Amino acid sequence: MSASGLPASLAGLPFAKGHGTGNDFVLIADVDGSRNLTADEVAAVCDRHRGVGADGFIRAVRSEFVAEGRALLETAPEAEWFMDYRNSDGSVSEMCGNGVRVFVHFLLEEHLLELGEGESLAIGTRAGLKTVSRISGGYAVDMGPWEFIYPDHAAAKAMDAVVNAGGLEVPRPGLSVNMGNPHTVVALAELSELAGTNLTAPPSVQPEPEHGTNVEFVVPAEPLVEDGVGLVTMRVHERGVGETLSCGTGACAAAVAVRFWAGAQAPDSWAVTVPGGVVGVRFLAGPEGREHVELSGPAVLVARGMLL
Ligand SMILES: N[C@@H](CCC[C@H](N)C(=O)O)C(=O)O
Repeated sequence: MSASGLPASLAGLPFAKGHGTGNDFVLIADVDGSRNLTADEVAAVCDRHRGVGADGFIRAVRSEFVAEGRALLETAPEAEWFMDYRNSDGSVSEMCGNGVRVFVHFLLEEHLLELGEGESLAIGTRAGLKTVSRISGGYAVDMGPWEFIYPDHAAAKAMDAVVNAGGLEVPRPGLSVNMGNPHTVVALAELSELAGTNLTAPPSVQPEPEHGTNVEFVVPAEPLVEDGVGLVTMRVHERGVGETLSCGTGACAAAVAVRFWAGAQAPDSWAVTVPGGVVGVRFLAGPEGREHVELSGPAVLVARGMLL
């Protein structure tokens, strides 16, 4: 332990702090794969009282130095960079939608990458390759195809889980969606009910996906569609973190679920309002014939520093 209270192994490590719609991250550049932090080190850095404080920790590492990255390089040699994403408790997650935008922005600001507006690049993640495009005001990410976690139940009943949280009078039905990482989406009728839901403790989810789940509570707007865009308001309790101001994969799962519930007339473009802002979600035909989800939103860096 160093005098700062952080693990001595971290002293001198340069970092940046950034966020996407208030979902905040500590980022480091680990060009040669030599700074792989332990779960305890990540949790110490992300501690909001004794560390830098963040919802998640992102290590930008060249794909060749990570086993999952090397596997991706076999079919996508252009995927030079890998996003090693951890939740604030140190646990590993497959994917982070806000994080991957901030990740690319960080690489640009660190001069490790060049990407003009309108240009795209492939990023390696534990949920496979993600194509990130620089657009006006931020980044758009092809998140790949969405899936139901329990396809038979979901297709038949439109609900496949029972969810409870503080502040709800009765448990609610949920729909389990895989966006590379697991999500359970719960519809509420009123914004006042959404505001009254207590997310200081993890919601209970039955059955819970094998590796846990992120839980999104959503209120579809009335009317649902304005100028061809579907409107949803959402709060999220993230696996390995707690309530956050935004969750990109969660916004995609929310749009998947509300569009599914709305049926054939539902649009392909969505605006998802979260406590930290608004992100865009679009459904597009993927090259392999499956439907893909595109997430768009801002990414900013707010600080650079060095751990003591
Ligand atoms: N905030 C992220 C999701 C981060 C990972 C999540 N907590 C998990 O454990 O799957 C996002 O923007 O997608």
